[in-house]
Amino acid sequence: MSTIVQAENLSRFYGVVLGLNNVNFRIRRGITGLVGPNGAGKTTLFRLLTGQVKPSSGTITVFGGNPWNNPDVQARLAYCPESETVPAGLRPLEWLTGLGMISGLSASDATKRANESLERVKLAPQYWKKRITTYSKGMRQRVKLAQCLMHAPELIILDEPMNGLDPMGREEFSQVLRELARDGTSVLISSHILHDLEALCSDFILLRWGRIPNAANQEVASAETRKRWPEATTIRCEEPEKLARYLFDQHLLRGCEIVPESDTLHVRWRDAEQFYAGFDRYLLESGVRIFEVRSTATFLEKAVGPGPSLDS
Ligand SMILES: Nc1ncnc2c1ncn2[C@@H]1O[C@H](COP(=O)(O)OP(=O)(O)OP(=O)(O)O)[C@@H](O)[C@H]1O
Repeated sequence: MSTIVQAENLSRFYGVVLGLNNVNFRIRRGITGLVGPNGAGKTTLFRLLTGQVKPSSGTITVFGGNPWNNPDVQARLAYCPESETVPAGLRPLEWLTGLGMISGLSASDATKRANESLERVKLAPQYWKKRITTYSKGMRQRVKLAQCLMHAPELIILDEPMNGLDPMGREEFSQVLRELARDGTSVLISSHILHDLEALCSDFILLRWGRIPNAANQEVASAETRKRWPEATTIRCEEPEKLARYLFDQHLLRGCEIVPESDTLHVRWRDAEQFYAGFDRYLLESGVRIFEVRSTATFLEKAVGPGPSLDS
């Protein structure tokens, strides 16, 4: 896969405050996850990528060019910040059409492009002419993404686009991104929801205190080296002891811990592959009523390590 972004000895300081400190990385086509605790330097990296700030030292190239003050490079990018950017009183179809026209498209071309963008993000057409004020968080995120797609960028940069979405909403949003990547649009996405990112991304950049932690973590971050299934799982259920006994009898457990007051069982697998290959059968056969199954101790969590407020 070809490299679209390359950073060499890249640093950005804000006065004496360290934003990004001497990092080297490359981003290939596809979907890349950007992971790090608060203050790790993710937004700084986005600003450098999109040419909003200049490196203090080192270089960053995007599609082979320097993004700073370079409209040719910037035209090939789209940036979707974490904050709400779409005026709530507007309707998405007219909003996107208006933006297209401001950018120089004719009214009919702008409407066509707006339709295509809203279709791509799978926003149901009955909402296209409704006010964004009436939208759920997930629908607003889709409008933001549709706005990014209006100029058919080659790389979309998304800052925490899944914040506040429920698991179903996150999966649907992920599916939209997979389809974009399949059709040739690369994605760089930051998220604190690490297992979603693991399922979505083929590559990762791990940041911590403005640095990329170490060579070992970079190795962990490559998709080829990571394990497919989490080694640990948290299961909330009606009878955690009965479930633990059943899983033990199936020779699935390496270890477990029961938290009776929250009806929770923390499990470490002998062979996670074996459990996940037949998890529906195992859980049914156990005869225990299951409320929630959540993966824990993902490779990303281990790689990034505990941070000031790294949620998972
Ligand atoms: N404009 C600025 N002026 C001074 N310091 C800044 C500025 N922008 C960022 N910083 C500092 O640079 C460091 C990295 O911040 P950055 O916003 O890039 O991190 P982040 O990973 O995006 O954090 P978060 O997840 O909280 O958004 C922090 O210590 C931050 O305080």
